[in-house]
Amino acid sequence: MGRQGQRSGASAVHHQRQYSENLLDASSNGRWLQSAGLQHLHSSNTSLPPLQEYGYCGGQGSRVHRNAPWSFNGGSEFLTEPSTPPDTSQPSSWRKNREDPESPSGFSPGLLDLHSFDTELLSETSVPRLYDSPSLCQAVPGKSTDDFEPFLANNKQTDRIRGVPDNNLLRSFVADKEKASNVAKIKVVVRKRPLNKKELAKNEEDIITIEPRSSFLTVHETKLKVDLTEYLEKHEFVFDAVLSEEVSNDEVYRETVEPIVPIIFQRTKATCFAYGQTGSGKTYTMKPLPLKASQDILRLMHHTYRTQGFQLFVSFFEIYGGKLFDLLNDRKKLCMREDGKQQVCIVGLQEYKVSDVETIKDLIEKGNATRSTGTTGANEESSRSHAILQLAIKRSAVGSESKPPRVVGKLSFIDLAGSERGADTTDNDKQTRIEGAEINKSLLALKECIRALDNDQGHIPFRGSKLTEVLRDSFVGNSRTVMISCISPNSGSCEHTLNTLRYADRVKSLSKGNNSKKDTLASTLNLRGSTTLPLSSVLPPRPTYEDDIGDSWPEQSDGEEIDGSIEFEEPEKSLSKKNGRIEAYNISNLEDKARKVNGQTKLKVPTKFDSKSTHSDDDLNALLKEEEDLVNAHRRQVEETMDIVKEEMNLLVEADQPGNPLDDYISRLNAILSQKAAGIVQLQTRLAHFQRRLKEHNVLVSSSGY
Ligand SMILES: Nc1ncnc2c1ncn2[C@@H]1O[C@H](COP(=O)(O)OP(=O)(O)OP(=O)(O)O)[C@@H](O)[C@H]1O
Repeated sequence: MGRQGQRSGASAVHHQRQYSENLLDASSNGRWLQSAGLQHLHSSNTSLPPLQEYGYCGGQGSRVHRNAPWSFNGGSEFLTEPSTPPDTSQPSSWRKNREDPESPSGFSPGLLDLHSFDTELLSETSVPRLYDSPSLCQAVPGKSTDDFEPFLANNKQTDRIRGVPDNNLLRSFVADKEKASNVAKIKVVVRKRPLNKKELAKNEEDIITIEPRSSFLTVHETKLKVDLTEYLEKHEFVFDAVLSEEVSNDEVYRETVEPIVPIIFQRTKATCFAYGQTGSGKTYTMKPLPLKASQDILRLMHHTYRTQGFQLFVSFFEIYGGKLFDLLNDRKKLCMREDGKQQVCIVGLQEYKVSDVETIKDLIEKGNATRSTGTTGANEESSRSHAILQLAIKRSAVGSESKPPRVVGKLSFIDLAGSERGADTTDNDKQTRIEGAEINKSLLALKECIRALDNDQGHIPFRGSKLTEVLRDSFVGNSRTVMISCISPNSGSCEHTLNTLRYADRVKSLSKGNNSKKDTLASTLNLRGSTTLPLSSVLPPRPTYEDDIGDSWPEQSDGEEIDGSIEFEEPEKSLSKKNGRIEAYNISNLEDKARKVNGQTKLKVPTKFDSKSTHSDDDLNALLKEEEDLVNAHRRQVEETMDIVKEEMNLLVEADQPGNPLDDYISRLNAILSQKAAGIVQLQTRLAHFQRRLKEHNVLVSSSGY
């Protein structure tokens, strides 16, 4: 029985009801399933078992996994086993090994999923329903953008044969499009684990109550008044879904990953990850997901898309101490590079082409056995690295079958290392504490990326950590993310739990996109680099500050007369600089053009001399504007960094004892701050320089009589 019931009469001093803006109704399950075309699964009376419960039959229809075959749609191609029923009858107490039969022994250690979707691509393509019958799926296959035209043509033909009018096909196509575009960019799900033996032995209370099948969750925090009497503070939260300790891993999969599996065939990158305190159940939650997803992917590949030539590749690596190691290749050290298109490549990473679930299972187990683990105060077998398992769908272009296949979509599962506060690490050794600091840093960076992603910001701060750098291509475009926040129910974890829930809530509540426009320019000008479109490919490069620092201004063409005034074309110079600068200047170039179109910079200067002089002036104005933008961008960076540092400091402050090994880390953060501050001073000096020059030019222009 939940604590809420027991304490309903207690004074609720503080209410913290936090609503996720994506909440549409009391049952987010329905919404998500609906958005993925799986709404029929939401009903408890559904006649179809969940997808992951089908034994997968290989491409030839010859493979059967597990016993208890179940015939689907009258066909022999699908066989399944009975589903794991939701364990709703059990009391809310610790039940070791009560979970679905695959875990923990049947699957390798857990993985956190970060799934992202590309709605642009989705909107162009049909998203098949996982439960479509094979014949239906074949008749209406989803296709990637490349195949869009033939896809429609093929389906028209098929539907004619089946006697379905063409407009029905189109209608369902449009419906699928709508569903796909309705998928939220970020889905935040909370999972509560049961009390464990240790907690029960200590008579710890379960302080989390969850309304059955709802998205509401309450944390009952015990607090002390000044007179030392206890009182309860209630913190209420609402998320896209809240999963109680009764919920099985099968249900977690259905709620989180299953709806997004079909979309990765539509050139979508999806990422799913679990976040939470050490020992809160991240690994337990993530463990079965990749295998279940692989099962579904293979089913789609071998049935729905069997003629499409899709291939599935698996890779598995970890990030430990800021370095990458291949978990499927004896922990070989890997390095990460960016190619010309700013795509992150992990050089040397082994990718395995797979076509059956057993092979994937073996690979996952192998990788997990190789993973770095350690012991923390809260978890004896704590994940000390971020493990990233990627399922990539690839395909060779038509006519280029001999060439390596190209990635169509990707599903990344990330089993994050446990987040912990400094206080948890006091009984740990130096190594563990340094690991903890590194882990916290990457988790903060991850949060920043998710926020930027959901706000449609032009700049995603993926360089904040190795983790986010590696995930860069999952953050760009209209990607989608599923975050599973894992929480421990015991009173001793209350503060952690509240932190986790606030983190989750922040990720969700910042999804308003209010500041996207405002942020885009500043972000694009970010000196650290950004994921913005390569504007240099669209616009001619402009001279950089360094190139223009001399007094000789390049010759420019005469302006074109419009409405009696002279409108000058932007000079097209070919001085190229580093990406950041070129992008910055190009942005200004765009802005200048926009201003000119609005007539704001039209100057009535009839003579050649005046024209040139004014043009110089105009350039100077443009440069000045650029410098201002740079300073603003830089200032923004510093503010962001300060936010991160402040949060980090808060995390570390409790561990701040004499000789603390984390002191180094704090100094490093301070050094970053000073560096940023120095950068601002430098830019301000440059700005002042330009302002002086502008003034001189103004004097020159006015003294010439105009
Ligand atoms: N929902 C659950 N039902 C039953 N047991 C669970 C559940 N969640 C977690 N556990 C158990 O709790 C223990 C800790 O879980 P787990 O290792 O998944 O935590 P974690 O968050 O991954 O920790 P770390 O971050 O330190 O790696 C494990 O023994 C696991 O089996």
